[in-house]
Amino acid sequence: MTRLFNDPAAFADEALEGFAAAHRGWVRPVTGGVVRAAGTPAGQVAVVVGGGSGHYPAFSGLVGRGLAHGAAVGNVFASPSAQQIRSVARSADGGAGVLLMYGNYAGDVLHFGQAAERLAGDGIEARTFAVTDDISSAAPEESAKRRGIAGDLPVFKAAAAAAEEGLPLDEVLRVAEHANARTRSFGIAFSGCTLPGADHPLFTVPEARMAVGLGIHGEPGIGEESLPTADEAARLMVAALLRELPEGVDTPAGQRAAVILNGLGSVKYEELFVVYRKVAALLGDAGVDIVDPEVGELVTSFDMAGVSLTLTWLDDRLEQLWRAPADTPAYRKGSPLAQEPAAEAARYVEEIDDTRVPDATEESRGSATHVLAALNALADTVDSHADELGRIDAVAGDGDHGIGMQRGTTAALEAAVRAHDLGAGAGTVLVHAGDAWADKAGGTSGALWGTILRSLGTRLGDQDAPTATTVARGVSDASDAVRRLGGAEVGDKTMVDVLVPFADTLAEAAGEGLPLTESWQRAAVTAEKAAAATADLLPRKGRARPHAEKSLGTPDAGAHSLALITRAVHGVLPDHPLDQH
Ligand SMILES: Nc1ncnc2c1ncn2[C@@H]1O[C@H](COP(=O)(O)OP(=O)(O)O)[C@@H](O)[C@H]1O
Ligand SMILES: O=C(COP(=O)(O)O)[C@@H](O)CO
Repeated sequence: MTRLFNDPAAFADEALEGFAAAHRGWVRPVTGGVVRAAGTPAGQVAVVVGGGSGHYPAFSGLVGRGLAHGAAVGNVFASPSAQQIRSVARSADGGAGVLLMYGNYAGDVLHFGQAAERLAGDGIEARTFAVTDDISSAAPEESAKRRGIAGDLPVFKAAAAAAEEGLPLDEVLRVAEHANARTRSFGIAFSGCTLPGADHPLFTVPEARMAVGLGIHGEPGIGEESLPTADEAARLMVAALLRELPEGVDTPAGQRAAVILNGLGSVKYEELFVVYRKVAALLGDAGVDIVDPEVGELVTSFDMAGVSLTLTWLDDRLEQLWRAPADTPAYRKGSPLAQEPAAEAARYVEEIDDTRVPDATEESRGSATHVLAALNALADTVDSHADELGRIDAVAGDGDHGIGMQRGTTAALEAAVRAHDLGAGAGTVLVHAGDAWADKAGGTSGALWGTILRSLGTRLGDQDAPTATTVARGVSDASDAVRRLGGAEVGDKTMVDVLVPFADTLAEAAGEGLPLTESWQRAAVTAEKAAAATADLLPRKGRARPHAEKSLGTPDAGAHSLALITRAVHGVLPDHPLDQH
């Protein structure tokens, strides 16, 4: 249970503010996260890590010498937005490029990827790297699909130590790849976390049972067993990791390994030590030489009761990087590093410029009023279904779909009202709304909905009043853009299963000459049926994929919210002037 909070929606920002105030010697707040107080030494590659809040000390607590140069911090369990990441990276850049590092989650992959592209546009070389250490989240032959959990730390640290040595960007990236290829984790849990403001945990484990193979967002495990003793828990985790040795490690005997026994939130340190006692003995029996073990909370999930074990199989180079000193708020190692004087670098502030809008015709400004009504209806329906969306998402995802959509629609509506007040046309109102959604919500749905509104707005433009045909084309553009960005196709159990038939039906009806309201009505019915039909699908993309069978019988959260939105928007579409062809 998270007991101490103010407005749940402000939790992540307030936590970051307090963290920065408590660690002024190490970090400096910038828009989107924190960077080292002393800045990045000139000519050094900057390692910028990041992810959602709720995982402290990941990610802000890992900023400091020998580790990250900056951290982009998203909302609770949602990736930071591309805009936040770009801002942190620009502040951290020391002139030698930036390596963006994160766990392998759909939202992180989308936003860090977009940030890298924008940084290239700013003239800053950037590379991305997603950590994939959790062996329970995909089979070995699909290891690139695995998510990142406590293995974040050794992989971030290896790359950052290489950057500290002055290596160039592509070599730092190669170190990250090498460390990741030799890092494996496995976790168990006894109860789920409760997000700030929620009145029930994301998941529960029956009394005297244990979930096996879970992640760091309360995703359900891949199996369930009787509650183990501490020694049995150690045996289970060690056995799982020794069964899957990385390439180049034929047998554990004679190997060296960095070992992390990670507490996920409410397992006490003494309990961890009891488990570690057996972990160390078992690894010793297997002939593994343990190097600088860590026992404690390194990547958490609020108050989740669980532990994970991580092994990084060391060679000489990785051992040198693992042993290198570090000095961050949450992770210190080796002899104290001389304090660097804090640089008074300019605090880089990157905000969307929403104070100016392009010229628009009277007609388009009139249509912008209808766009506002549609965004209002969208926000209302998301608000009234937020709990339901969270519940659906919790079945096989991380339970934050309702919260994320609320954050996005609220920001979108505010931006739309501002643009409208400045005299924007329909297209610009949608583009501003989309950018604000992506920036403020982060997460997978933030990136995708930002793209949807931006695509639609770009097609509508600010000159002519939208017609059924232009709206249908805009929705088709949005559907293509979402597929391009997220890489999902129909049948993968995502919002694409609704967006594609919705766009196709709308185009078909508009092509038959039906007015917009009728075309939309036909497409909304298709969307509702398509959303319901996702209940029978097995997920192949996104967070739900590792728990495929658990989601059978439940529709996809993003598909369901899209269908709700198409229905709500239909209710406010005008008969005129949008009905003209
Ligand atoms: N690759 C993808 N392409 C399109 N939609 C996706 C993709 N991955 C996930 N989704 C959609 O995103 C929804 C989850 O959104 P959100 O709650 O923001 O996710 P997360 O918490 O994983 O960032 C899913 O229900 C699904 O509809
Ligand atoms: O969950 C996180 C980010 O992934 P999403 O796909 O946006 O949910 C975050 O907590 C870990 O980075």
